[in-house]
This record gives sequence, C-alpha cells and structure tokens, in this order.
Amino acid sequence: MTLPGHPHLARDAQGELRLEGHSLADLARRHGTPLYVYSRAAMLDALAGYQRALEGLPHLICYAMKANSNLAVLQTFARAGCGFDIVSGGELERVLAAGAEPSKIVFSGVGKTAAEMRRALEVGVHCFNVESLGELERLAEVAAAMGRRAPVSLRVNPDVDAGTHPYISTGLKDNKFGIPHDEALAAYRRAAALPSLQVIGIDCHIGSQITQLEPYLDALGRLLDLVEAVEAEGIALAHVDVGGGLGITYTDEAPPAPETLVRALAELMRARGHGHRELIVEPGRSLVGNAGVLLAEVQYLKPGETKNFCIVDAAMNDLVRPAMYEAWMAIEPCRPSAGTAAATWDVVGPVCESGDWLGRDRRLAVAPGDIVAVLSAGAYGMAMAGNYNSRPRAAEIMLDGDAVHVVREREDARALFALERLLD
Ligand SMILES: Cc1ncc(COP(=O)(O)O)c(C=O)c1O
Ligand SMILES: N[C@@H](CCCC[NH3+])C(=O)O
Repeated sequence: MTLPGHPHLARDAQGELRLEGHSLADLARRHGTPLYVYSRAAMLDALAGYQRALEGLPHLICYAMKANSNLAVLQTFARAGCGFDIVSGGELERVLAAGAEPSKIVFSGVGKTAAEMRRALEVGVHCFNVESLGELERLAEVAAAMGRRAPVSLRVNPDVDAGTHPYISTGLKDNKFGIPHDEALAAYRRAAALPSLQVIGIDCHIGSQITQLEPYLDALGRLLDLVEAVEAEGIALAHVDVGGGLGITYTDEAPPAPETLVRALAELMRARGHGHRELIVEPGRSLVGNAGVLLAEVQYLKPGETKNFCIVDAAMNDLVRPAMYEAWMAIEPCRPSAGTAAATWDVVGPVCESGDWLGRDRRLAVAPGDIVAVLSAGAYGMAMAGNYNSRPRAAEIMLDGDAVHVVREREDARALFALERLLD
C-alpha cells in the first residue's frame, strides 16, 4: 500500500517498506546508516506536474537547488530541461558541474559578492534577482568593468503573509529579502538609467512550505500592479518570476498540487493581460521533499520515568529540520519487528545536545538493530547536513528503476580534518 503523499513509497504484504520497489532495510544493511535514499521517478513525477501546467506557455522552471544539491539530483533536473535558482558562487559551480545550461540559471540571494557576480556574468546566467539598491549599484559597477550588460530582475518584497513558519517566511516587510514594494518603482527607474544593466523581469519569493493558493495569488497580483506601473514608464519586463515555496505533505497538510498552483497563476496572468510574459517558477521542496528518506539504525532503547528514548545513529547534523524548526517528520520502521510491543518514544541521535531529536512522542514498535526511515527527507536534509561532533556525513543513494546508484560516498572521518594543520 502506498503511503499518502509518497507515491513511490509503499508497504508490501509482509509489511516491508519499499521505495521504488527496493527494500529500505536491505539498502541500509548493504550501504550502512545513516543513509539518504532518493527516488529518481518521484522527482521526475513531481516535476511533470509543473511541466504539464506550463506546457505551451512561455516559461522556465528553475529548481531551487538549495533544497537538495547532490550532483545526480541536479543532473536529473538538468536533463529534464530544468533551469536552476542559485544563491551562491558555490551553487553555481556545483550546478555547472552537473550539466546545467547557464542561460537557464537565475541568481537570487541578498548578499552576492562582486566575485560571485563576475563569475555569473562570465558564464552568462539568465538573470540576477537583485534584492537591494546597494546590490544594484554593485552589479552595475562589476558589469561595467567587464564591458558587459547584466540582465536584472528586481526581487520585490510584496508584504504578503505566506502563513508558514516564521523562520521560512520571506515575503513580509520585516524579512531581509527583496526590495519593499513601495520602493520598487524608483529602483526600476534607477536600474533602467544604468547602462551596464539590462532590466528584464520582476521576481518575488514569499516563503516556504506554503499550503494555500491565496498568498501566491495575492503576491502575483501585487507584482502585476508593479509591472504595469513600470511599463507605463517605458521599462519593458519580459518575465514574471513567482518564486518557489509550495509545501508538501509531512503529516496531514494538503497543499495544492503543483499543477493546480501553476494553472491558477497562469490564469491570473492571462486574465490581467500578462499571458504573453515568460512565467518563471522556482520550486525546491515540492520537487524533492517526498522523493527521499533518511534511514537510521536503532542503537539503544532507553526507557525512563518521564520519557522513553529511542537512540538512533542519525542525528541533528544529518537532518536539522526537527531541531531547527520543530518540524514534524514521519518516522516509520522499515520492517515489522517480530514480537516487539509498541511504546511511545522520543527518537533522538547521539549528538551532545538536548535539541538533537528527530521525532517526539512517537508510537513505535522497535528494537535495537531495527532500521527506521524518516520520511519527506529529500528536501533540506542532506543539503543542511553538517559535521558537528565530528560526525562524517551520510552516504546518498539514488534509485532509478532496478538500478541503485551511490551518488555520494559516506564521508571518511579523516576527510573532516584534512584541511587542518598542526602547529610546528
Ligand atoms: C529565492 C528562493 N527561491 C526558491 C526557493 C525554494 O523554496 P521551496 O523549497 O520552499 O520551494 C527558496 C527557498 O525558500 C528561495 O529562497
Ligand atoms: N530550510 C527550510 C526551508 C528554507 C527555505 C529557504 N529559502 C526547511 O527545511 O524547511
């Protein structure tokens, strides 16, 4: 039976959890834990929803690679025709190494350095999503010094409430992102007056894990108001970029399907007479989140007076979302544990922090040696992993039909200090 929200994840008749038909417990035994496992088909299926809705319209789908930047994931999307939303010089090099077309890359982020701008101009990105007046001036100087014109889209902060966690809401006045809506027209005038800049579009991104259509439609409406005001001054805008942020089902959320969202946005564009403009979207989580799981082995069960702890070998350094946002992520045993009674456990890792937990108060029948899967871990899992407590990062596997590809080797503990030097 397929798990809700996870079309490629199913329990078979024996109760064994399988992703694209592969036994997760077997993968864990063969490749060790902690282990990230991704389904390529699940990623391409999620992308197909966006592609279907945009077919026949001028558009560009730019995968927000911060969600999961493994090279094989990027390659999968590049081969499927995707562009990319990047936020650093590091992401630029990574995505180029995976085969991305520079002309399909949009460069977002509030703190682009001159060196990052130079490199992006050199390779020829689609545009810079400029987030402040200071950045506009710096980009103009960098481009002028290179004898180039930089393609510019202004990221406008539309001041709409995306109704999501405050840490991942980005379109409100008191967030650091974008140029305030009421200052955007003046910023466009300034951009148009700088000969080394070429204004080509408008952009916004209001937050992440958004589960409703309304905030998107509000934001797009406010963007189109601006487009009309900007064009009334003779500054042409070829594209409208509505950002990413569509949510996924972690537990009982019911976000609109990508197709529903994009059709609604395209319809609003058409209804307001903007149907000819290129529509850019920057989805991250909704393309990869439910395509991946994190596998861990139960090490110890530690029942207590007020709390029972199930200690596993994955930790906050592998998956920080619970510790950082108190995010709820489903935890499932990969195989029924014969003769084990269910109890209520806090599933925690070995890191020396009380905040090191993956799930709290979970009803689970588990025993030491069992493999558990943290679901919905394909987005902001490995991408946010670190090495705290000198823990080597997990290996990553990409399933593709019958094939099992190791797309990142398990890190070696010695690699963690290879760049460090002892004193003489
Ligand atoms: C500029 C920008 N675009 C796109 C995204 C993708 O967001 P999500 O993973 O929520 O789709 C983000 C992250 O929220 C972002 O900062
Ligand atoms: N890292 C966040 C999403 C941040 C989006 C970045 N713009 C999460 O795990 O939910």
